[in-house]
Amino acid sequence: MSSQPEMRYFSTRGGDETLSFEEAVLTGLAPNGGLYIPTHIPSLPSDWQTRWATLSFPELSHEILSLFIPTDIIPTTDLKQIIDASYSTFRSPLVTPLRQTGADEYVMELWHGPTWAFKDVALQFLGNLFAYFLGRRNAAGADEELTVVGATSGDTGSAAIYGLRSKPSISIFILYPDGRVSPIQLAQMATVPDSNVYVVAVENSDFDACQSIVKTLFSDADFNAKHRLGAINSINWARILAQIVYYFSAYFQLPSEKRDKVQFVVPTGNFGDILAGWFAKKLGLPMRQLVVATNENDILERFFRTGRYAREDAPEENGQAPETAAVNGSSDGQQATPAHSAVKATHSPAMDILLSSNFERLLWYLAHETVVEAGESPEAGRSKAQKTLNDWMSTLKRDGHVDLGEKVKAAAAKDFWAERVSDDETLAEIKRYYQLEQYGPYVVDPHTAVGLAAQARSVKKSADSTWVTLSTAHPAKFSSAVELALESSSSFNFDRDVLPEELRQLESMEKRIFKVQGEQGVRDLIEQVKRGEVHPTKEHAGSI
Ligand SMILES: Cc1ncc(COP(=O)(O)O)c(C=O)c1O
Ligand SMILES: N[C@@H](CCOP(=O)(O)O)C(=O)O
Repeated sequence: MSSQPEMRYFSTRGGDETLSFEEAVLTGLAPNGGLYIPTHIPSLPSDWQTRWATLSFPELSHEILSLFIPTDIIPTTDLKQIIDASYSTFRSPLVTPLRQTGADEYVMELWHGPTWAFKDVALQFLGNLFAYFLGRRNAAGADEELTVVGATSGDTGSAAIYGLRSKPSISIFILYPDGRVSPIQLAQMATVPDSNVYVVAVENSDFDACQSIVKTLFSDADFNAKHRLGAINSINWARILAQIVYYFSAYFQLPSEKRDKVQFVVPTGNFGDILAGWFAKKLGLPMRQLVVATNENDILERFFRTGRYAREDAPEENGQAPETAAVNGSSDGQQATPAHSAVKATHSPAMDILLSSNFERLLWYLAHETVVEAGESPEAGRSKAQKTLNDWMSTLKRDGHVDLGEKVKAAAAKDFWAERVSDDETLAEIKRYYQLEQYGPYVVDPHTAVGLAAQARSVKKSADSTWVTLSTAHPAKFSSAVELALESSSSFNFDRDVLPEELRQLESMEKRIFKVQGEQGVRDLIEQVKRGEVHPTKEHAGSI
């Protein structure tokens, strides 16, 4: 392999400082509110298409991850061990197998890990990575503890808990919007008995509010330093990195004549999964475009169509920006604890997100591309892009919307297009896949159905492509939408046809949650736990 420049990471929002992979992973979110991105996109080895074609998923993962993780940060044997341990928990030997659903149509099943959702692919790895870094530091005489604080709309929470449960020197607080996750998602989180796990219901909130609380705590230098916060959401670069691997895996699983014309369709919320696909493309994985599939929370679809990034689609009145229903502001243009939520509750609740964290990473690259095209060198362009991004984020925070302009929209359109899928279409798609003749019946979850409905529309726009839609969760996690879609199919029985025994058992197990109000409630809980006044036992937590 040709020698590459040293890989470091810097914040999308400015500052000359660069961090090592270890520092970027342990810091999670940059102190200035930005997200870490690599100093350069590495080159693939010239023989990757032949040499990687027969590798197992862990072997492929090692090849790709080591492009971003120097061996002085994690030696080769250690990285291999971390990766092997992370994927030994998966039920499929392929880890992320493809299933054919049409002549040129495939679904990549990403839910063969411990919590039956795609988040396991990255969070099994991130849990082992945190444990490795902390173990190494503490063995060398440090006395470090990590307080992981994350937000979930249902799937990240359980995958993070399963990735971090019982890991030494780590406690984990998962915030979810009370009443807005499915019963099985809640049971997966709240039945984990380990003493380092705290499941926190934030009352009167939505995912954006929970995510905003997390970011506000990270940006509070005193609180962050006192508790050494760690991030498990896709703001953490390691999440994106681990997800790049399955795009390569899908490529190699396809028949060779279909590989180079692949289009990936990605059910999208926080923009992490599809951003991983975009990094795969930038690395050099042949693909056409990436299709952003959103539910009725369609801020991204509106951006790709109009170039305007606007939290709400409401017309402005009297020159006023649309109401963002704010109570507490935060550093990133998001708002905490909405009095009434702009985020719609849909049949694909894990994607009920308006302000997608990872979109900021893409925006930095788009800003960078436009300044470089205007004549700046890539190096000088870096700080210009950071400044532009800061301006955009400030405008978004102030006005609730920002116009990114035709150039940025055109730059984005080279790699993406977007489709918005309604709730009715989502249910119809679940039904259609159940009724597939040659390749069915196939029961899909509502998030996958959003992707498949977007794929069905996209097929008409791009002839002769190979379609791979990412299946992001197992249907058992979303019984109400699946049962609603298939209630008229007399042959269908959810318990018999869909529900795995392991998830069925959760119903009868003891569950523990902590209910809190807003950011202050989260702060108080963490402080009380750290002072030893509260334990994750049923006496302190509410039972449900
Ligand atoms: C089942 C499911 N599908 C899709 C998504 C959207 O993925 P991303 O947030 O990476 O865009 C999520 C949550 O993030 C999810 O849990
Ligand atoms: N859909 C997610 C929301 C959090 O996204 P993340 O990928 O940034 O962790 C969930 O299920 O929690």
